Amino acid sequence: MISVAQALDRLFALVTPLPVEEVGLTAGLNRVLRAPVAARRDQPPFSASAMDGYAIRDADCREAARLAVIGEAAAGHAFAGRVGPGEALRIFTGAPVPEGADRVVIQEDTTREGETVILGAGISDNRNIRPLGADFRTGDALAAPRLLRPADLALAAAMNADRLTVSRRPEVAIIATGDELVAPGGDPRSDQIIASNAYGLHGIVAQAGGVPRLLPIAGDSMGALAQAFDLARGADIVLTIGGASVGDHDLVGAAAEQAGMERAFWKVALRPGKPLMAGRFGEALLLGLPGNPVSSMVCAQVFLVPLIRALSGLPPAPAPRRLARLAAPLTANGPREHYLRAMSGPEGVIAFSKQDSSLLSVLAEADCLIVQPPGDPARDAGEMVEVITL
Ligand SMILES: Nc1nc2c(c(=O)[nH]1)N[C@H]1C(S)=C(S)[C@@H](COP(=O)(O)OP(=O)(O)OC[C@H]3O[C@@H](n4cnc5c(N)ncnc54)[C@H](O)[C@@H]3O)O[C@H]1N2
Ligand code: MOO
Repeated sequence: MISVAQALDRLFALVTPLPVEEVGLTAGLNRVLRAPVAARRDQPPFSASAMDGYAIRDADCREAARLAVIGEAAAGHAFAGRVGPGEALRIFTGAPVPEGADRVVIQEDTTREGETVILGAGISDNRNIRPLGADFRTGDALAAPRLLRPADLALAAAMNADRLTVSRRPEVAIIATGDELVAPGGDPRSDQIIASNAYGLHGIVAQAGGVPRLLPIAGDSMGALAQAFDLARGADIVLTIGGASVGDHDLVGAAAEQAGMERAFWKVALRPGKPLMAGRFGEALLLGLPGNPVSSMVCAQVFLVPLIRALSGLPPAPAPRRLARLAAPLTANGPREHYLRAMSGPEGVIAFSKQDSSLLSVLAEADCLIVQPPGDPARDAGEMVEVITL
C-alpha cells in the first residue's frame, strides 16, 4: 500500500490548474487570486492625522504655548494653507496634515480659548501622523496565487482594484453509491440507511471553494454506476462515495475503469480511508471515497480539499497541520497513518475513546484530527502531536 504522502503526490501529478475568470471584489472571498493586484495609488495618499487635535510645528510644542487657530482640516476636507510659527490647525483623524506642521497634539492635551489653543503639560513624543505611503506605495502588489481572505479583499479595495483575476471554481459531482441508501427525509426499509455522507461532503466542497453538485444515489450495479458517470459529465472532480472496497458489490472501480478512468492509485495506508482510489477520468479527475461515513469525511479533508486548492491554482500542498500537546495518552499505532477524531481544550488535545469509522456522532463532537504516523509508539500526555483543525 502506498503512503498518504505518495498518494497525494500521485494525485497532484494529475492536476492542471483551471482557467481564470474576472470577478468583482464581493465575489472574491475564498477564491484563489491568480494575477497579482498592483496598487494604483499610495496609501495613505497624503500624510494623515492619526488623531483628533491640533497640527502644529515642533518648535511650538512646549507647555503653555498659546497658538492661533488658523482653520480646520477634516477627513475628506483638506486645508489649503500652511501652518506657520505660533499657529495651529484644528485637525481630525484621517485629514491631510498641512504643510508646515510636524505633529498633531491630541485635543485632550490642549485647552481652547476662542481662536487660541493652549498646550498642556506632558505632551507625548508621538507625532500622531501616518506618513504618505505607510501602508503601501503605488505598484506594490498583493501577490498571487493566494487564497483570498476578508483582509485580502479589503487590501485589494484600498489599492483601488475593483476586479480580481481568480480561478474558475472547480465543480465537484458527488455520487453516493449503494442499494442500501435512501435520501434524508425518505422512507427507508428496515434494511436500508440514510445517505448522509454526500451532505457532509457537499459542505466540505463548498467551504473549500468548489461548486458541489449532488447527483442521484446510484445503486450497486454496473449499469447504475455508468448512468451516474454520464450525469457527472462536465464536472472537474467526480467524487464517488462507497463501493470502493473488495466486496462483491463494490463496483465503483470497475465501473469507472469501464467508463474510461485511468487509475492513479487504489488503497492508501491511512485509517480510516484505506480503500481510497483516484485517477484521471477524461477531462475530469475521479476520487473514489470509501463508504464509511467518517472515512469519507477524513479522506475529503486529507485529499479532496488539497485537490480543490491545487486545481484552483495554489501550490500543491497537504492539509495544514499544527503541533498540539496531548492532554491524554495515545496507544501505539499500527501500519497505517491514523487520523483520530479529537477535541482540543486548555490542557491540549484528547482523542475520543471510540474511533470506529461509522461514528458520525463522534466526528460531529471533534474539532480536530490527531495524525499519528505509521508504527508510532504509545504516547504520554504532555507529548506533542500533529493535528489537522476541522
Ligand atoms: N474484506 C475486507 N472488507 C473491508 C475492507 C477490507 O480491506 N477488506 N476494508 C474496510 C474498510 S477500511 C472500509 S473504509 C470499508 C469501505 O468500503 P466501501 O468503500 O466499499 O464502502 P461500502 O461498503 O459501500 O460502505 C461502507 C459502509 O458505509 C455505509 N455507507 C456507504 N455510503 C454511504 C453514504 N453515502 N452515507 C452513509 N453511509 C454510507 C454503508 O452502508 C456501509 O455500512 O470497507 C471495509 N471492508
Ligand atoms: O477506512 Mo476504513 O474506515 O479504514 O475502516
